[in-house]
Amino acid sequence: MSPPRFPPQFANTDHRQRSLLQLRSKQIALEKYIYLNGLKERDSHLFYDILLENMQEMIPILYTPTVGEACVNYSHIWRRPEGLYVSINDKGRIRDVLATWPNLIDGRIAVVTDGSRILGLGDLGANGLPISIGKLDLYIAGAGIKPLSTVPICLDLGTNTQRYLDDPLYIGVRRPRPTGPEMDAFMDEFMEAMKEVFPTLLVQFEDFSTDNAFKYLDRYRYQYRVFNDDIQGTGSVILSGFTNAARLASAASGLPPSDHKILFFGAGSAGIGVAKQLLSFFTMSGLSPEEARSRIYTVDSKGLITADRKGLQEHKKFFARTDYNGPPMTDLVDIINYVKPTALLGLSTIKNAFSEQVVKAMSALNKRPVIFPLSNPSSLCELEYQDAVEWTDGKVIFASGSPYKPLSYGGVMHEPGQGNNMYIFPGIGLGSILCKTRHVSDAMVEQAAIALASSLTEDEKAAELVYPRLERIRDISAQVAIAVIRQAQKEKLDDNAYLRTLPDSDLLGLIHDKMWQPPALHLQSFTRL
Ligand SMILES: NC(=O)C1=CN([C@@H]2O[C@H](COP(=O)(O)OP(=O)(O)OC[C@H]3O[C@@H](n4cnc5c(N)ncnc54)[C@H](O)[C@@H]3O)[C@@H](O)[C@H]2O)C=CC1
Ligand SMILES: CC(=O)C(=O)O
Ligand SMILES: [Mg+2]
Repeated sequence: MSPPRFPPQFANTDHRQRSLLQLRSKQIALEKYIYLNGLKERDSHLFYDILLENMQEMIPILYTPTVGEACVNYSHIWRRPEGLYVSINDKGRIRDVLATWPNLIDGRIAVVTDGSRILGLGDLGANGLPISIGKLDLYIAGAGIKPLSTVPICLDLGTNTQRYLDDPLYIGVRRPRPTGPEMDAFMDEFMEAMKEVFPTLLVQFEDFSTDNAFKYLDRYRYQYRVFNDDIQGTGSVILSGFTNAARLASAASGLPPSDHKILFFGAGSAGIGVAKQLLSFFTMSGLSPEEARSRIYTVDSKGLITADRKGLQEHKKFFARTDYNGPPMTDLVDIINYVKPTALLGLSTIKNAFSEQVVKAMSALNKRPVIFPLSNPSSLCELEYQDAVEWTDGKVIFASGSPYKPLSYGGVMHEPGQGNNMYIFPGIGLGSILCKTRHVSDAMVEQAAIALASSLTEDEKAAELVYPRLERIRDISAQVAIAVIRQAQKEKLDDNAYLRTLPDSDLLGLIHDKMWQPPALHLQSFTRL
């Protein structure tokens, strides 16, 4: 049989259009995900080429919200190995398992999840791998990291989700999750083996359940080159968006920045990570650390978090209020009327928790209420954008974790922000890799937020955006990376002396030059005859 042959008049541009047509012909988001996944395998350059040109359309498929669906159903839609699974049964030989990865010497960035809290969807076990792949696609598209240098990893440690244990197609280990010393011993061996096998690689921890997220960040952050995206990346991106939102709100109300008050609905790794990072909004506005802390209130499933609550988890203690001694306050409208916040941030995983009464209570207190429903995916978002605009008569300053489309209200177009760590981790990773930082320090994360906040163009400011438009993500990542590199240099954490010799303009040029681009399209799947 003769080999397959292109039609003689075949043109690459047509092929791009053809792929987009095929993508757009799919009506179901998960089918679009499966199509793109297959395209990446057949012709990865074509895949990244159309991704770079169509970010607004494709990122919501490869990342939140659709990646959530891909994870939930991963054992059923699985087609081929596409990442590195490290199993609890590999304990004792993790180094050998890692060493099977084909592009060992290229490895620069790994996103590692244990699948225990994927977005707000809970314990998905080994089905969590697509979150690592989706985050790494954002590194490639958003920061120009070379595809071959990315390592998606899922730790297959078992799952406590019974429906997966009962599913004959489940691809992971069928056992309950390890806890305590068994989990610690696995993680210690894993991190040590990573350092040995990929000596220059940065590890991004992703979607570990809250206790382990805090625990392993604390345990390894000064020992290895590692950061936690949900705690630090989210903290940084929301510090940035909140800074811009507070400026807009203060312009309407005349309130000084230091007088803002933030109410967090949800006090997990993301809620507390963001709350801690937002302390610096207040200290940068002139408050003492203690005064800054007093500006933040946290709420969990049992209501306003107070210090007198029995059995309070460790991570909730820092923001627990000591100035409220009444009966437990559980109703969100009551809490809002008591606290009188200028901003309400949702990291609770509770869909529609910000009801009309809640939004109207915020509106009654503020000329321009800041409301950020940040839970992912969209199916768990605390507030729909349309409701937010209508219930505040267009006054809301809004950012959500998953994307919403702009809408027209009162004859004016309103554009929502996307408060998602995707604006920050590509730049933190890129900067850390380039300057070969030994650790990712708190100040590096803070500088990343400041760089992102100041990256808005005049046009974006005029549109009252709190985050830049997604199309500019490579420029944004470059600016974030410079801030990260300069801070690492200041703290003497860097190990690339050459970058120290460059002024910012040359460093920016170097970063852009190093960004990977898909090569001029060539069609990989067939031989052109
Ligand atoms: N926008 C972004 O960039 C990011 C968003 N997230 C989202 O944040 C959400 C939370 O993530 P984690 O903190 O890791 O999860 P988690 O499960 O540790 O935290 C959830 C928190 O919400 C609270 N909560 C649950 N039900 C509640 C209720 N009925 N009323 C009030 N509070 C309630 C819980 O007590 C807990 O404090 C997820 O949906 C995740 O996708 C996480 C990281 C980044
Ligand atoms: C965005 C993200 O990291 C999360 O929802 O977990
Ligand atoms: Mg996450």
